[in-house]
Amino acid sequence: MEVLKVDRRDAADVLTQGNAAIIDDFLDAETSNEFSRAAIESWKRNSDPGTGWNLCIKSGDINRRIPTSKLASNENIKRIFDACSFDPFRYWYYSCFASPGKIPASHSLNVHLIKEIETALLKAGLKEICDNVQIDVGAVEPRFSITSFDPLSFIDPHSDFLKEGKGHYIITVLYYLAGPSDEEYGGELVFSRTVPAAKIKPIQNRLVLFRPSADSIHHVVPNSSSGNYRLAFSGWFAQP
Ligand SMILES: O=C(O)CCC(=O)C(=O)O
Ligand SMILES: [Fe+2]
Repeated sequence: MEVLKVDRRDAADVLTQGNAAIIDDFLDAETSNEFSRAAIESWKRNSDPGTGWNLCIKSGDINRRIPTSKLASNENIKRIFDACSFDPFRYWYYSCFASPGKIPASHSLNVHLIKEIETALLKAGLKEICDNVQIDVGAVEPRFSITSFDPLSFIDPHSDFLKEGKGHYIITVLYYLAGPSDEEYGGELVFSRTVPAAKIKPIQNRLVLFRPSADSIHHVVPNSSSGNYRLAFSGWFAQP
């Protein structure tokens, strides 16, 4: 697998060849700034009840989503989490889910924002890219959220590839809303199977697409900067 920086009209070819596509400046600057601002505002209020923000952790027997409004202190959770360091696939990040059907009013703003970003991406060329790789966006299930990575956050290497069948992911869509400004702070998305490993900076208005396969192994480096947000619209179109 290769990771290629391309123009949106070449993205479908890149995906068809089993590679990942990076497309910068995907939305117009004004729309991108608006989404970025809204996501930052939402994350700043993540400790308010009912905002939809959860801490998602997996480590050993722990596999939980904890509403951030209920997190008194990360320290205790971190101790339990670290005790399970033998697990080869662990993660610690924050996610704001769109869960249609059971949305408290206070959370509907985020659900709305997630849908708005999905719609804007499709209109700006994602629909055409999907058409060109024979993905019918009208027939797939969008499973998107907004994620946040703080200095404790990371995701171990994984592929996003699930066995064919009901519910598997047919394309991964990552659209960065905000990222650490400085190289030294981390937060990169890394594809480790490429030679050399491809390190993708989470730059605002950057879209990353790939079709999950056994080869698409990637991980997220901790964002060591507490002063910089690392926010992404993140998820998949899945086979319903
Ligand atoms: O945020 C990213 O850059 C990647 C996230 C990811 O790999 C995932 O959620 O599966
Ligand atoms: Fe992933």
